[in-house]
Amino acid sequence: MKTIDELLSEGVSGKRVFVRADLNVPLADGVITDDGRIRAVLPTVKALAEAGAKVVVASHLGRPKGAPDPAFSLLPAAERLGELLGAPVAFAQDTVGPAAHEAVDGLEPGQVAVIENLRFNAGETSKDDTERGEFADRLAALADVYVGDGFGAVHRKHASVYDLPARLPHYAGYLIATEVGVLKKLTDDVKRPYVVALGGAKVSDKLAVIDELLGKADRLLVGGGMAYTFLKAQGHEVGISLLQEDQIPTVTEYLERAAKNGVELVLPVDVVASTEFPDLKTKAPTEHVVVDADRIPADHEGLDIGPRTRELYASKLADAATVFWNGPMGVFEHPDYAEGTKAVAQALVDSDGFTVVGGGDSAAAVRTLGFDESAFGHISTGGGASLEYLEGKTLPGLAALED
Ligand SMILES: Nc1ncnc2c1ncn2[C@@H]1O[C@H](COP(=O)(O)OP(=O)(O)O)[C@@H](O)[C@H]1O
Ligand SMILES: O=C(OP(=O)(O)O)[C@H](O)COP(=O)(O)O
Repeated sequence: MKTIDELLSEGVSGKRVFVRADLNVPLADGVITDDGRIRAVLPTVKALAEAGAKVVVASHLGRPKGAPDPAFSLLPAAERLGELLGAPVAFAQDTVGPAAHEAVDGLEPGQVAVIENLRFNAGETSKDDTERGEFADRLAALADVYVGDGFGAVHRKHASVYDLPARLPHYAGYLIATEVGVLKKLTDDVKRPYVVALGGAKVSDKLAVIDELLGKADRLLVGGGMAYTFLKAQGHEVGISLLQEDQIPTVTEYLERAAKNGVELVLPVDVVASTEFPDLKTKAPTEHVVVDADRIPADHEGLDIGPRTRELYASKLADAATVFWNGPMGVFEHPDYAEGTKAVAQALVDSDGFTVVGGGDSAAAVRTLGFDESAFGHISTGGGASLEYLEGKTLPGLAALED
């Protein structure tokens, strides 16, 4: 894999360099609540700009449906990037159309432009190679060189991640190099006990990862939205909690295999539940109850792990030599459901082991809940990406940078 340092030594002055970043930051009412992912790509953008490149930054944000949707505009991220760089950043209101070309054509060496959300175009995420390729061709027309630095999206076989680097000279940015360097430590020679904690809301994506983790981790702690499919598989009612009904047979097999392999698969023993999802904007106090995990009322949804589970998980993390954690334990954005995530974060802070937190929301949770980033071994910008890396999978966005 060629790195950005090689590109810089070859010279980039006056060249249009396309930086595929992951600026998929959490937003509340259009305001960025955590800018960690923007900060993470700064070294790459700065180095290129200082070397006189015309820097074209691109990213997805959220999961719009292949068409423009103002709720998912990258404009707030572009503005924040400008503030962090301390320099104006041009923003194009389309991705590969006239506005993008105008913004890129208007760049002087050392200047930066951000193009609109890549996922406003259906070609970005298409499963059809031709459709993706056509979109990649249009992206390629905006640049002379490609730098991959969106670590959080390298597990996606998307046009800007996978197809575009095949069309341009390509290099890995500083963030990707750092992330891969740290995660390698968890695959090459992991110190045991190795404990993995999984939560969050992208349940269908991340359940598959457990298949591989059952052969690698000593202990697996399951919380967040992921827990309820397991509880249901054990025969418990989960009310209106997040549930991946079609995955119940898979999860049942995981439970059996964990028992057979001697892997501790630990599930919540109690949960904090409510009849409605909290308002994350007003953060108005909610009615909620703590119930045993096998007693979730039919009209309630589990929104956090309960106090006994917090203690249990902290005890299961206490002797870990290595911890990987992805996915908040509850809806941490609301104070009524943040305690589970806080407890797991605190257990990592207290740990003497090597601790890695991965994922856009998990990293944001750690910071917004007031933890000091330096108390963790590594905070990765990618959740799904780091999990799939740990699985040993070939990640499309890394493979594309290889040759
Ligand atoms: N029990 C739950 N029910 C619904 N959503 C949940 C639950 N627990 C956590 N979440 C949500 O999961 C989201 C983060 O999930 P995910 O994107 O998978 O994590 P990451 O970005 O760290 O990889 C948060 O916005 C949080 O509110
Ligand atoms: O937020 C992300 O992943 P993560 O939640 O697993 O950290 C990445 O930006 C990828 O987004 P996607 O899961 O919509 O492809």
